[in-house]
Amino acid sequence: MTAPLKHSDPVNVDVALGDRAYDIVIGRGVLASLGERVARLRPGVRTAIVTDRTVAKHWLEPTEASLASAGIPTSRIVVEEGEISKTYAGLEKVSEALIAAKIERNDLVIALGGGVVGDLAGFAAAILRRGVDFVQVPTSLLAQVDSSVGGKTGINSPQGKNLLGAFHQPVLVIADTAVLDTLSPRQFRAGYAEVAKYGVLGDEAFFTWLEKNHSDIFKGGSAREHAIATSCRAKAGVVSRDERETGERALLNLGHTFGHALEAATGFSDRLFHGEGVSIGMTLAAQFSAKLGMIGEADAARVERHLIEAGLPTRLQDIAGFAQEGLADADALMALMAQDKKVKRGKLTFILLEAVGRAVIAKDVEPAPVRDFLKEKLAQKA
Ligand SMILES: NC(=O)c1ccc[n+]([C@@H]2O[C@H](COP(=O)([O-])OP(=O)(O)OC[C@H]3O[C@@H](n4cnc5c(N)ncnc54)[C@H](O)[C@@H]3O)[C@@H](O)[C@H]2O)c1
Ligand SMILES: O=C(O)C(=O)C[C@@H](O)[C@H](O)[C@H](O)COP(=O)(O)O
Ligand SMILES: [Zn+2]
Repeated sequence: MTAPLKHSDPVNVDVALGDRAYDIVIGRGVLASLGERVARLRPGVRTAIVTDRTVAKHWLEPTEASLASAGIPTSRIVVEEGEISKTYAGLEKVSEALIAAKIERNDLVIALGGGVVGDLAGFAAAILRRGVDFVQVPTSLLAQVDSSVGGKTGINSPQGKNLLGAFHQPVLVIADTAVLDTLSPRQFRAGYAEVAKYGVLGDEAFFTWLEKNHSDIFKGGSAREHAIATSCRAKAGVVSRDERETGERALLNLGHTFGHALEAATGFSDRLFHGEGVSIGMTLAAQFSAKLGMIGEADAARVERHLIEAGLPTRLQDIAGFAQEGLADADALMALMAQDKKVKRGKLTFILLEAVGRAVIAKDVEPAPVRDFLKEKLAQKA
């Protein structure tokens, strides 16, 4: 485990994808360098910034100012915050606005926001005039450690998460850790689930470091930058080896088969943010691995304990409104999981654990033990 970096050192992580390689620039204050970096990358470019209302309030002006200071023309497209925008309607709004702004093939779309804006704007860029490049300026912890990197873009269908989309890599990622200071504590915690995911799936030393230092990440400073850079390095490595998820990349889906089904079951609403679904899903994946005898109960308990310490939900009963409204039953959750993109010839694929820090891809998982496991979990007392 390398020593945490000093606050003031911006870090560059390279996503090595040949002629589509790009930099992730991480550090406090790096948003101010956006204009200069874009001008260097694309002299003479015009841009459209896609953002949401909350992010616009805090960060649109500094973003526009940086681009203006480099002489880059901008227009702005502001959507509603939350999953409500990661929809057909949201895509239509952004696409029509990009066309109205006359964004041409050589121009750039700039996604300024969390994972919702990144996925939505990235997908709109992927299909606009059959493909316009885009820059990610992630403003949530989740977006800085995960969604801004790797080129998965898309929207939800009422039938499931991210069911429409494209692989479309950004040409640059600017992750300014100072913008996280305006993020709500609940959203910060939700993003932290994806940070913990990198430890659980492939880096036991990082997980141990997180167990000791997670509260410093929430406070800010060098621990936050270290956690973001470590997560981005992990994701960049996987993506550069398996861009289109034909193998290893599926490991990044740890906790998501359960998590996405829970997000769909709660209507992609504020009852359960994506990161919270990942936290519950990752706990379930660890417990299911223990049930299959792949890890010990103590390992599963270790994963859950850390997520609880970070303030995250880990049980189905933790989902808002569970006591009043309940949740889909086990069969309904199984039906939602059947739409998972890892399903092959109707058979479920799960990411399970062989150890804390070592995830594996389990193909052809029989539905019966999963259904029984879910029934057990749904029956637990609140
Ligand atoms: N493409 C990928 O690889 C990938 C990876 C992980 C998650 N995702 C997707 O990302 C989405 C979740 O992303 P998210 O958690 O960032 O949600 P989000 O984009 O909805 O942002 C969370 C909330 O925080 C607000 N916000 C964002 N940055 C802020 C800031 N700096 N200050 C104040 N408020 C701020 C937003 O307005 C929003 O209300 C999900 O749709 C998920 O499917 C995609
Ligand atoms: O980048 C990936 O690959 C991931 O799986 C990262 C996940 O955190 C992310 O939520 C992703 O959008 C899920 O992908 P999906 O293919 O299951 O929609
Ligand atoms: Zn995720």
